[in-house]
Parts: sequence; structure tokens; C-alpha cells
Amino acid sequence: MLDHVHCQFDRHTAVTDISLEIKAGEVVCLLGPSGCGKTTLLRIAAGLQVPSAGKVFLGGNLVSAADGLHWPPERRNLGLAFQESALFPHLTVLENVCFGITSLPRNQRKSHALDLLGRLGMAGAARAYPHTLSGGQQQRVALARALAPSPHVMLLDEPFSSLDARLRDQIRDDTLHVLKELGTATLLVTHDPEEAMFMADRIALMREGKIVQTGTPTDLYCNPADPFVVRFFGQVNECTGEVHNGSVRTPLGDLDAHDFPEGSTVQVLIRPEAVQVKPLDSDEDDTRNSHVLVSRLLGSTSLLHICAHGAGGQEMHLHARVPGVFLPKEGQPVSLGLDMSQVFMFRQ
Ligand SMILES: Nc1ncnc2c1ncn2[C@@H]1O[C@H](COP(=O)(O)OP(=O)(O)OP(=O)(O)O)[C@@H](O)[C@H]1O
Repeated sequence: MLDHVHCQFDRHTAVTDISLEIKAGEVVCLLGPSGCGKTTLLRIAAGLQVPSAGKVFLGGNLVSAADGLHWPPERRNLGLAFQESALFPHLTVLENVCFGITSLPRNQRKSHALDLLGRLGMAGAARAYPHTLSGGQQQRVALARALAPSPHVMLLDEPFSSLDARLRDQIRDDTLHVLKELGTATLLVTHDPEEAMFMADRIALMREGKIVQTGTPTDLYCNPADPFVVRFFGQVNECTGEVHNGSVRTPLGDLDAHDFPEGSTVQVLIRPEAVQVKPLDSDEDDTRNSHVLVSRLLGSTSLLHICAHGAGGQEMHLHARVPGVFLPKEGQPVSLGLDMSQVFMFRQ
């Protein structure tokens, strides 16, 4: 647990007043753009970096405090895995995984290591040497090695980012199941919102050394605290408008804005999946209608670029994401609706 942690490098403040608790069996993701302080926090939890202020507790023990108390990493009962985790080249896969296990009698270490390798799909490579394995296989072994001593806490820093997309999905999936089966408290650093949503019970989204919002993936996606949170989870359509008679006028219609003061300027963020597109008959064709500019199939969804025309004459280029194959031709007139659960308004 991090309690009001602060870290300063010379004059640069890397993280400010961070408090975060992780329960046994919980996966918490530190998510944020490059340089926001994620790795610094993970290093503080690991004991690789001394915080300038605040406290760190692990398994009920105070392990770091501003009065100089500092437990080194090897005393903290942690599992650590990084983007490129180096295995011991002169040891076999099995010997690598057995290396850190000290809590079990010798005759049980091998079966425990083999069990973990099996859960991560690597039992068949137990006798191989690391240099004969692919990057993805080495990363699985590194995860098994980190888990082998049954640590209280697993600290993972972008452990999947060096893998190609398909392999990454598989290893993420296997890792999540192993962490959940073992009930390990896990802190995972990532800059990838999809990875955070896949792995996390809770996400702490960071910006410039601070936590902007903490909550379940659903909390952050469906109840974002500010525009930064909305934008971090994917491209959004944005417009602004003034509140008149409790509503704000947009090219997609007048939206209820009773929660904002009359006359205030409101920023409207519309996720592409919130835009509902209905083709109009060609004979309803009219330059005042919204119409399709480009359609592209992206796999499980289709992305439509649309020129939206509002009742007040406003025009907006927007993106709509529609499930399945839906590819209206260029120029197709459409009417537009909105799923308001994916539309967010903030006062400017
Ligand atoms: N040892 C250090 N000395 C000086 N500045 C540092 C040190 N470590 C990190 N920083 C600075 O602290 C800030 C946070 O860095 P950190 O590595 O924690 O960010 P991050 O969110 O993990 O970024 P990335 O995703 O790019 O790894 C950055 O501005 C970085 O330059």
C-alpha cells in the first residue's frame, strides 16, 4: 500500500501525494501516458527507489518511510517482471524458475516450478536453455520465475509490451488466470488502456505525477472524471456549445444541459460508439442531411466518417463506430442518434 507517496528528482517532481491500496487477489493497473510517473511508483513499491515523502506498507509491514526506514527489495517478498526480463543464461528454464524458491523443501521445488510453467504453457520447455526460446516464451518463463516464490505482491512493468499482438493477448490471458488462481496482489504498469481494462480489477489513471481517477474499468469508462480520462480510452468526437434554456446545441441535436449554469460553455465529448447511424432513402437526399464521407471495416466493427449537419446550420466531421459489417457508400444520407451513456459533458 502506498500512503501519500511523493518522489522528487533534483528539482523535478515525478510523483505527488499518491495513495493506493491493493488487496490480496486484486490486479490494479497504473495507467497513463509516458513520463507520468508509473515506473517511479512501481520502483518505490519494489524498494528500488526511495520516496522523498510518504510511507509504503507491504503485507502489513511498514517497509519505507520518510524517517529513513527502507527495506531492500529482497526483504519485501515481491515478484518482479519487466518489459525485457533477463533470465539466467547458464540455467535451464526449470532451474531459472526454481532459483528463487526458498520456502519449500527441496523435493517440492521442482514440482511447484513445473506446475507454474504448465499454467503458463511452458512445461514442455523445462529443460531448454533461455537462448533457444522465443521472446514470448522467455517472457512466460520470467513470469513463472517471478511467481515461483509465492510473493505477497507481484509488480509488473509493461511485461507484455515487447510481444507481438497475438502472442500478447494469449500471454496476458494466461497471466491473468494464474494471478487470479494464486490470489496474488498485483500492481501492473501499462500505457495501454485496452490492456488495463483486460487485466485490471481497478485502474489508477495517472497524469503528470498524480492520480486523476481510480476505479473499476467500468467506472473510468462510463463515469470519467474529466476530458483527459475520456480521451485516454480512445478517440472521441468533440464540440463545444453554450447552455441556453437548459440545453446545448450540437450538430447532433440539442442535448440536455440542466446541470450546467445558463450561459456557460460546455465541452461535449461523444464516443464513436455513441453515434447511431440510420441510412435515409435516396429520395430524401438533401444537402442539409448528414451524410457519409468514408466507411471502413475494422474487423468486428465498422468506422464511418460522417459529415453531420445540425438544425442550427453547424457542421461537424465525426466518427461513428458500428458493430459488424456496415459500410454505407460515400454520400449516403443518414440520420444520426446518440446513446447518451457514452456522451460526456464538462464545463469549460
Ligand atoms: N532517476 C531519475 N532521475 C531523474 N528523473 C527521473 C528519474 N526517473 C524518472 N525520472 C523522471 O520522472 C518522471 C516520471 O518517470 P517514470 O519513468 O516514472 O514515468 P512513466 O510513466 O513510467 O513513463 P514511461 O511509460 O515512459 O516509462 C519523468 O519525467 C522522468 O524523466
